[in-house]
Amino acid sequence: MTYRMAKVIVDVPSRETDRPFDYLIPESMASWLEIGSRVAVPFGRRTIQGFVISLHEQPEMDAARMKPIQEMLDLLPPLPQDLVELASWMSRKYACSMIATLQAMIPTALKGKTERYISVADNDELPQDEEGMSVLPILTDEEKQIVAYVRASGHVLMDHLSARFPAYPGILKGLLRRGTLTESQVIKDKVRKKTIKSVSVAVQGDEAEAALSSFTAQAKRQKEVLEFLLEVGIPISLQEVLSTLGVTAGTVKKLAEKGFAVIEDVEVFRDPYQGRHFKGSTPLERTPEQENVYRRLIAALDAHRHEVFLLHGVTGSGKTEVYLQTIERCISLGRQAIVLVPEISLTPQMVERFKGRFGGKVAVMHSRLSTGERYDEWRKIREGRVEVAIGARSAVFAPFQNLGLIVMDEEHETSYKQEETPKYHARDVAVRRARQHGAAVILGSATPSLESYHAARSGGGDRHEEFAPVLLEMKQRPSGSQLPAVQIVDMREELKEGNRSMFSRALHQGIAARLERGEQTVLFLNRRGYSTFVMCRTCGYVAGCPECDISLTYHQKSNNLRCHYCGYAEPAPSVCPECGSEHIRYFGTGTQRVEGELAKLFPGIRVIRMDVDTTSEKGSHEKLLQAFRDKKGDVLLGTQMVAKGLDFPDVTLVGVIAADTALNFPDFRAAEKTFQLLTQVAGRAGRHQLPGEVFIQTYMPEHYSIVHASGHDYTSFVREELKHRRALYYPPYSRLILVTLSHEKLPLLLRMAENFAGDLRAKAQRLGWFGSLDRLTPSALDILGPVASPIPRIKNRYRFQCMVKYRGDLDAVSLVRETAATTLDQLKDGDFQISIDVDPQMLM
Ligand SMILES: Nc1ncnc2c1ncn2[C@@H]1O[C@H](COP(=O)(O)OP(=O)(O)OP(=O)(O)O)[C@@H](O)[C@H]1O
Ligand SMILES: [Zn+2]
Ligand SMILES: [Zn+2]
Repeated sequence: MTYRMAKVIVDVPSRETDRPFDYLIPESMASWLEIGSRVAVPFGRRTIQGFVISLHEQPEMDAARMKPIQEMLDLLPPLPQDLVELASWMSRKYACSMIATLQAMIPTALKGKTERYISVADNDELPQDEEGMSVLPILTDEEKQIVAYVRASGHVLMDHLSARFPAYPGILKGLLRRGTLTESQVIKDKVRKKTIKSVSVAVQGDEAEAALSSFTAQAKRQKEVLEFLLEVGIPISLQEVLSTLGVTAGTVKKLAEKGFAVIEDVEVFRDPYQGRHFKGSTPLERTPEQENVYRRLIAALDAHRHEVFLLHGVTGSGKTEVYLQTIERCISLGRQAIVLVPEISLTPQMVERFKGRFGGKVAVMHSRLSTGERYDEWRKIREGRVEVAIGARSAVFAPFQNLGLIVMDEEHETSYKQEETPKYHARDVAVRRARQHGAAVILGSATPSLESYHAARSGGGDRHEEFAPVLLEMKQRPSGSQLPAVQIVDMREELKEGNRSMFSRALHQGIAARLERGEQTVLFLNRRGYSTFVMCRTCGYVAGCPECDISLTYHQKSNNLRCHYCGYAEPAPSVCPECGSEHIRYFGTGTQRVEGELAKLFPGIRVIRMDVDTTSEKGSHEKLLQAFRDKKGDVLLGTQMVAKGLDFPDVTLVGVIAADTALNFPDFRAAEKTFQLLTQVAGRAGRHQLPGEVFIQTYMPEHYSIVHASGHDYTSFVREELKHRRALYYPPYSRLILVTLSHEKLPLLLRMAENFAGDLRAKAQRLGWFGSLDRLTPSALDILGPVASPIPRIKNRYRFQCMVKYRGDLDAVSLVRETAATTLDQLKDGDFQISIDVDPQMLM
């Protein structure tokens, strides 16, 4: 079938252009273009980038009035068709533009001007059979001709290749799809491809014989090189020639000068884990609990059935081992797997476990990788060179063709929600994507989110849920080790007894005992509520940002004050700007203060501090953890980062400095987050032979989140928390949409916010969404606000918000989106903005 017209989503971020535009498909592109192809199209007077979202046989309007697609930017479309479908679902669900969702799915490297090159893929990157041998595809004569040409040229500019073989686009495409040839892109200024010097032989058959007999006795080494090259038959890295034969580069150069060999720069994949050795691992014998869970999981896989599982397993219960074995099954069925982990637990330890089990079949997608590295990892997935992708949130878009399984570890983590547009939640996207592929989903956690847990318990009967996971549980640790004993320490009592230190006496003694025994301690501090600010002790003045309504943060290194929202900076004052007092105090970050105190109390103590300051450099996070593992530190001190997934045998003490700092936040999830954190942190102690001990210091010792965390009692916590949620109709007993309106002029903004809320209310009224429907839900939809946002001003823009609370089976998103559009139209002012956050996680 030949297509003559394509619908294209153009890369213009405006409301007016958020729809497909029609373009003619030039003859030369007809057999190349696919849904998901990235193209350059004329738009107004410019040429811009766009994505093909559908193909049509006949133009819908007069072809003479339509413009043709100018250029095709990739050979294989960067987005397989299922992702294009997913994008349109996302744009509806999260009320954002189609182009924003499409852009979120492709690597940054593809966002610039590109040049495309074709080269022959390395053998070890070809698909492998069971014994690990490369499967050399059987080529037709035409294919051989192209491959030979490409091989001889090293890497060929695509335009050059298609000019040379104009009749073969289909064949070329097949070779790319099967991984015989590989496509790479040079993005001007953004990513430069990495090259190595490669040597290949330039003579064949009789010519080669003649060449071999032409060498004089002095040129013995050159002859050796030529013999070697003929034997190898494919281009080989210069380095390898030198090290194998023990010759110098000069020898090879001479050979090239004689025209017998060619030396050239060849592009290689960047491997962020190059040179790192991963200790191989084999599947462990499953415990009875693991066995039950595993059976249930592979039943879905084997049946090619879309099913969602919530794996609730206590810390250290062997969830990761279950993931590994289920993935292995998935791969053996010829399908691929995605593993999602929160960014901060994408530690070397985690990567090691997957690389150790699956070796080169794993691509890692990490935000700390360079643009080029990320692009190369992505390409391995797109070209079918790997079977497993592990990464943070956005790895849910890994362009696998035949997805069998998506694992989401620590499914309760808030970092799965993207806070910028598109404001998606990776959990919902994962479920949706798995459904498209008939794939299974495992949501794993020791402390599942209330939404997932409730959905599993109610079997999706609560009409707020989009899916109902099957609950699987693991309550024991395979090591037989017990969950550590947790003690709550009431800091009010400490103060009464005259202890003003941030360490209780119990924790103090605990650390001292560990130092003596050569064991290790993890100290945890909740980052929230501990920002560093400057306060005058005389008049109470707090340094704030002149553009945002938020206090400035003190940065010790540069000795200045900075705003985290707009980047404003000023030098730190030495006297109070209000009253002139010298008693102006800098409150260092929580971690810095704890570090200082530790040094005072335990002279000579070796503290490894892990926070935003010490981990800003690439790889520093890993280095610090490795140092701790090598026992170069007595104490690992940090924020959220130390709470996740770490598994160190000699850690026998965990201390939480102040457990309740987040409890007073105006966030209905405050108790849930506190419980999750405490449970995770407590799970770090005594995971191996040595028994563990945990101290939780708090000013609110009777708070249920703290009490139940200390008892490792998820079920009781959930029961109590659900009561609170139900009383206030918060999720999981409703769904939320947070609408934030902003403008520089306060009175105008206020009026527009009132208009918006009024309009929305009227529309909902007409649909009959107001008024009590049953006793449990007072109203199917409720609009709270407008009120000033918790941060009422950012970058000189005032902010007002409305919270829409609604019954999950209503399409409130469309209503809000429509209303926002009308409101924006009322004020034709580019400065006026309305942002819509569906299922918000951050209410600040
Ligand atoms: N079947 C098994 N037999 C023996 N040891 C096992 C088994 N399964 C897992 N383990 C070991 O138990 C420890 C904890 O397992 P794992 O890290 O998989 O648990 P987890 O539930 O993912 O932990 P967390 O949620 O705390 O990160 C690891 O050291 C792992 O090697
Ligand atoms: Zn003052
Ligand atoms: Zn600011």
